[in-house]
Amino acid sequence: AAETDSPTGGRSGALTPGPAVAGDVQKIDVNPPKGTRDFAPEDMRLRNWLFNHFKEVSGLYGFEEVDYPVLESEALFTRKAGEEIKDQLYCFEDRGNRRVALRPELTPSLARLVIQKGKSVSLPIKWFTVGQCWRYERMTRGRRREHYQWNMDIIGVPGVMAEAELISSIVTLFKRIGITELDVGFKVSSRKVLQEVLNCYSVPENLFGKVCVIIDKIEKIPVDEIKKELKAVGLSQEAVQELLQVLSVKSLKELEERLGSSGEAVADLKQLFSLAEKIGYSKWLQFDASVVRGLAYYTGIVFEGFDREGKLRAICGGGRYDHLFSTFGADDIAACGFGFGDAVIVELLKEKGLLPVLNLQIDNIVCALDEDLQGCAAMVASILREKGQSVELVLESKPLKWVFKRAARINALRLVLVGNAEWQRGMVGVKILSTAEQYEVKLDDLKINISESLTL
Ligand SMILES: CC(=O)Nc1cnc2ccccc2c1
Repeated sequence: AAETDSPTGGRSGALTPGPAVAGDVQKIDVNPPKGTRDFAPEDMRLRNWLFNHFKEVSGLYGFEEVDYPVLESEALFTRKAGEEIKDQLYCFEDRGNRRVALRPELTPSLARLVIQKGKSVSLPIKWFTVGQCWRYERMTRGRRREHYQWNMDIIGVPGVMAEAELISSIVTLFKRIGITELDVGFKVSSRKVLQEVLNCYSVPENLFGKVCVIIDKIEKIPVDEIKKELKAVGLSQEAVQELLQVLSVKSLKELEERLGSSGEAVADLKQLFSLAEKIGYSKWLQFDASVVRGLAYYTGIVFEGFDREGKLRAICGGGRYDHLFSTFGADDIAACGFGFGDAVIVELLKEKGLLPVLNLQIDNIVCALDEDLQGCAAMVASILREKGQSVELVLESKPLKWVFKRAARINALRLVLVGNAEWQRGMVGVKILSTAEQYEVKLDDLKINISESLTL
């Protein structure tokens, strides 16, 4: 159905577009496209605060930053496993008649670049990025159509030390922003659990992805619907029953009793929990057989970060995907990674009262007291800037009252006044705005050691 929004998208905005203005120019809709956001300065400060933590943690773990185009060939995402991410692909045909898509996730781009780099990159590859991802949803659900994801991936390490390192990096991030294991936890399982059950019922490999995608909906749609969909892809009644039972297993011990201790699923999970113990974040983890995640390509350990109050959607999620590369026609290579969105975490920080107070901070506001001293004021500004001091230069002649108001709004530390009398004596006036103490500084001092004489 066509989008049925009012002409102005029916949303609030600074200016509610009214009748056409001068001539026939129609006033534009000042809101961003449906499902997308602007980042005004205060929003951008919070985003930069969060993304800087992402980048600093990535650096602590020795990951290198990479980036890819937001626009990718549609073929990268046309997996046939019934995933929601595929149904909501923001895809179109470009002017060159190419099928393209705004990326809904970052992992396929990573795989593409790893394959492109081939033998020229040494293993293990440890890459991270923070990138905008897109989906096209009927706005009836009013959900966002874009968000930013922090992704970390380790390529070329088959053992669960890789997953242990990835989860450790997320724990580090949480700690840095004030989140503790009392606020969030990680549900951990392995898709090898499903694999081992399906093997018992000789279900063909190619159905694995589809089955996982269906099972991932276990908490979103009625279990009868799950059963119906599983049978529709060809699973027997017994296989369906066994699958649903194994998903309700409550502990690793019980899982071992059910699957035996020789399987890889139990071995991987036991090793991961023991590593978590040694690294010191086992309080953050819990085994939960019902975690499968909704991406078809996971093959082993899967995990998701959740809020213990159960109010929010998953904060982050990830796992091992050892066969993604062969779906792109390349040799398979062991791989695992996670995605961490920029939306749910902010909701959690709000809930916990942990949003940081981030105010604009400027070292100096410089103002000429007379019209003909504008040039001198600009010179003072460049002296200060050359010394690495931030300067708000008042660009028009304004009454002092206006300058003080502006200084307060931009949170300036110092007011530097360029006045005729002082200038004649080679001086400028300086007022420390926090203490209102004021004094005169020789222009030469400004030139020579401004930072010392003016540093608080
Ligand atoms: C909570 C939220 O904004 N989720 C979200 C928003 N936009 C997306 C866009 C693409 C893929 C996943 C997405 C997920």
